[in-house]
Amino acid sequence: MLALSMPRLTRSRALFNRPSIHHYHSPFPFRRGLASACQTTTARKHSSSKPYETIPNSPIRILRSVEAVRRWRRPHQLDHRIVGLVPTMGALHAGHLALIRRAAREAHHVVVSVYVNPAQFGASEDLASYPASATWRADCESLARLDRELADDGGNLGRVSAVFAPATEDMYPSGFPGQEVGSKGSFVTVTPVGELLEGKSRPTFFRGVATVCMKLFNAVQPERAYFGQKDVQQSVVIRRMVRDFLLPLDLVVVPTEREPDGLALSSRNVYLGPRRRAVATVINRALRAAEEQYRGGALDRDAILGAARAVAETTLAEQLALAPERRARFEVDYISLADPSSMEELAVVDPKVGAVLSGAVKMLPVEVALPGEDLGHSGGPAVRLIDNIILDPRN
Ligand SMILES: Nc1ncnc2c1ncn2[C@@H]1O[C@H](COP(=O)(O)OP(=O)(O)OP(=O)(O)O)[C@@H](O)[C@H]1O
Ligand SMILES: CC(C)(CO)[C@@H](O)C(=O)[O-]
Ligand code: BAL
Repeated sequence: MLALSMPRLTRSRALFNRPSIHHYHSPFPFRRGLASACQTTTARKHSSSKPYETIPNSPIRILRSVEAVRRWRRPHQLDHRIVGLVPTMGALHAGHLALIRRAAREAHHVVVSVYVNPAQFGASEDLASYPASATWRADCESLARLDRELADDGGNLGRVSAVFAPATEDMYPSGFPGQEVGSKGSFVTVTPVGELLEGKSRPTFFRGVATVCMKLFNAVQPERAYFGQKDVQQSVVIRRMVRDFLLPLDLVVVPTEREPDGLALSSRNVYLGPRRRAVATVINRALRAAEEQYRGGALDRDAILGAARAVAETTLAEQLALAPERRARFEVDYISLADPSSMEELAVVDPKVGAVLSGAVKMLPVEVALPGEDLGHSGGPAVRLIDNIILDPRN
């Protein structure tokens, strides 16, 4: 496919003039009630004059099956159009939109996949409460708004052409294999990188991510796929998978979008509530303190990570000194200084190569809630937050 992916870089608005009907059903089977409340023109679904389902007020196609995405894809392959895929699990925020904006600059057609992949959630993780189960309508509205913005910007090659929202029966045609470490089924595993750091704490996570990305790549057949720097280890795992399985696509990693106080945008931030949200900056502050050491000339692990640990310890001590109805506690899972292509821990940074500083903290549930306090989505369960900073090579 790479040989075919060198087309003329032409812009064509005409490509987006498609007949359409609009539907708003949730892609999530367990949200059928909400989904039907959101439908606008379901009755016309089988109208022969308007055979396409689109996001309302937009030309964006909604493709709900592998067969539908393949049918949509075929003519673009023949036309040598570049297709860029942005895989997401919905609950779209400005981080996702940054990926889509980047894809629109480099691809004639951007496909955004919205699929909450059960295989990457551990059996005791938050699959049931994952925010995207309630955001399909808002996600469609964000995509339609962004698409209008992209259309007005002459610097783009393409726009959002389709949202791919498959069902689990379609993505796992032999049956969903389960979320257990010992589950049997067809999986893609990428080791050792997938066993380190996030993989140590979430033993089925990268198996689930690599497996679903392989499926998404096979279904959509993009020339380019866009991932966020926020999930740095995920991008390293997928890059390794693309290389080792000879997949004909380019991976693009897009910088992390942050709140003004440094917190990386993340769908799971909605679980925090204001009290824990204020303390959640600890991970970014800790990593920035470590980065400062490197920028000041340090190469040694203890010197660099010591600064990050000091920030985490001070912040925790400050919180523990407060009354239970005021404080927010957290546990540091890891703070890592690793090689950028293997994610193996480093004792000393090679300044010609640089390194990845990364960390994960678990924000614990509040111990004592104040009357009427907003504890966050789903009552404020424990929330795992990750972040990272790239230490660029220096001469
Ligand atoms: N703040 C961000 N900046 C840039 N890209 C991001 C950001 N947050 C997520 N992404 C990227 O968006 C893609 C889809 O991520 P996903 O749907 O899991 O959202 P998320 O915010 O990372 O969710 P979660 O809170 O579950 O980790 C991934 O490639 C991810 O790295
Ligand atoms: C890449 C991904 C969409 C696969 O489900 C997910 O891990 C994510 O959203 O980062
Ligand atoms: N952004 C990665 C998806 C996950 O944590 O499940």
